[in-house]
Amino acid sequence: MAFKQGFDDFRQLMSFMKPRSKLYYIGLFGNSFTNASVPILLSFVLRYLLDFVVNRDPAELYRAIYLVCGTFLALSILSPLCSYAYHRCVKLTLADIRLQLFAHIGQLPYRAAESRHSGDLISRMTNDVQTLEKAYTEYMRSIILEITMFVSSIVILLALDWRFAMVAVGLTLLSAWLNAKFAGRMREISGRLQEQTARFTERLSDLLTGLQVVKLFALKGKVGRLCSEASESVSETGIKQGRHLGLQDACNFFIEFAALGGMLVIGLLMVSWKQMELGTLGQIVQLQTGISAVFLQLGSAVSLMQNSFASLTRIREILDEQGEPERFSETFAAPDQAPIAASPEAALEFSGVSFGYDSSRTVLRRLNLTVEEGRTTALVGPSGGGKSTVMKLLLGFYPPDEGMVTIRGKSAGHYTLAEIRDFMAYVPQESTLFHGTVADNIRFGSPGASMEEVEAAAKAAYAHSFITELTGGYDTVLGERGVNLSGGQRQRLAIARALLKNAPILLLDEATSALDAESEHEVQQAVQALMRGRTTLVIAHRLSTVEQADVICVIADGEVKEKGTHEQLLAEGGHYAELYQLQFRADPAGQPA
Ligand SMILES: Nc1ncnc2c1ncn2[C@@H]1O[C@H](COP(=O)(O)OP(=O)(O)OP(=O)(O)O)[C@@H](O)[C@H]1O
Repeated sequence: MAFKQGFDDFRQLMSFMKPRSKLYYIGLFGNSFTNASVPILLSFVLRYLLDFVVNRDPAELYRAIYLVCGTFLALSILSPLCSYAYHRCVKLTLADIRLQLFAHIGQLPYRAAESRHSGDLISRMTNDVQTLEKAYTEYMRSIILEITMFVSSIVILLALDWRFAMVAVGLTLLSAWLNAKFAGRMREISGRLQEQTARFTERLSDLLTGLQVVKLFALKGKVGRLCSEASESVSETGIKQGRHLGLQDACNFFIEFAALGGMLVIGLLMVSWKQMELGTLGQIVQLQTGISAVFLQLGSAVSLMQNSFASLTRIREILDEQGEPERFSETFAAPDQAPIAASPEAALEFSGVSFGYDSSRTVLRRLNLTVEEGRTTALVGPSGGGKSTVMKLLLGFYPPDEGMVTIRGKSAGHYTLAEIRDFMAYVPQESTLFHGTVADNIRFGSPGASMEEVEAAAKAAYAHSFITELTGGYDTVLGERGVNLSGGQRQRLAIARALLKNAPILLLDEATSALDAESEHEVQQAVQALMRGRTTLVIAHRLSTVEQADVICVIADGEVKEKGTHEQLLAEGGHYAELYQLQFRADPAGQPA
């Protein structure tokens, strides 16, 4: 079972090497064979020298000299060349794995990506990938080298004295059985160690992303404690791993010395009984030293390889996860639901859509919502009512559980997810900026856009003037998540990006509540520019910002509770009027005349 698992792991490890496996194997075997040949050749050198000492035959001395020169040449030319070849293959393969992981994480369904901590994914892409390097280099080389040395030593031993060869084979089988037992346990410890390393990266990532909150609420002690607990469990398991390796080494040492000592005593007795030449005994002892090293090196290489296999499992877990489908189904009608028909004049439509993030709780309940072409529809309502969820469904982050989402008269399932996202420009509450220049960040909206187009978008988004005031202008490199810009500036860059995308449908999750009055005014102007001539669905947190909307929908408990213009809804005196009065009392200055 353990062997089968080991073989499967090995096959998977090598599958990443496929595009360059020939060069890798040539380099690895070449390097291992060259290094394995040294002790074998030296055993012959020892034998010739001892024979020369006993028999005084100069031919024996010359043989020894030729062999030493040949060994030196092989080691100094072949070994480095082969080493370079396989190390190059390994570095390229690790880069491939990182890229594969990166691309696959980008393709994971939103639900799958959301359910994992970013620290865990980072740990898999860094620690786990790095752990594979040793498997491809050190451990593989050690395994091949030791097996080569073992086989060639046994063949020569057989030629010299079959009885010694049989003893060596027997002891090796005993050592293999013992080491397989250790490897099984090592696999378990290594898996735990990688998991704990990932937990530590998660805590670290929490600390860095939440640094402001940590400082503000004096959470350094609490977060630091969580980090140190995670770090302690990593080191505890690391120590356990070390103890396990030490015990394994002790067993292997015992076999090694028992074998060597036994052979030496018996060999010396045979020499004294004239049943063996001294040179032959010297060579046997030299070969047995190599075989003994096999117990030790091979055992620990196989054990340490379990570390890499545990990492491989974690990498495969991500790569084997099903990616996002190209498109969702056309309809998700419930059995008791009448067939759904899309209204052709609607830009966006939800017909009887139900949805829950998990089966235990329904967030949207047979929701019906129409966003008409070229008009602005605002979603308002209490926190947790389902407004953002509506947008997530529109953007194809999740499929509905029931009902149908329609885009421009056709079911969303009619389009690929990429087409749906092409139709829409989305400005979230928290603008995401990437490391890169200001221009690059705006250009994400349309990667082929010229500098003039980027500037035009920035001007329309009321961002041009603050950009030109930055020391590098459009070439200013933004810090992580745009930390060197204010909230309003980040928002305007996101709006410029959306303008550049020039998509027919605009989804806007309003963020003006977090901005000061001056920034809000500028962002509002930018938003107005963005909305012009577009079908817009806007989530409004401040009702004063959506009074001009063509239709306002109040969403609460996953349903549209009210629908109409600002005046109509005020006149109705329902939820909207109540919310409006609440906000008016809280912020009379925000109330337009
Ligand atoms: N990823 C998620 N996993 C599980 N539940 C979620 C997730 N996102 C949102 N929810 C839950 O779904 C419900 C609706 O959330 P949603 O974000 O759509 O509300 P909202 O009306 O946009 O609220 P707000 O105005 O505060 O942004 C909430 O109860 C929320 O806890």
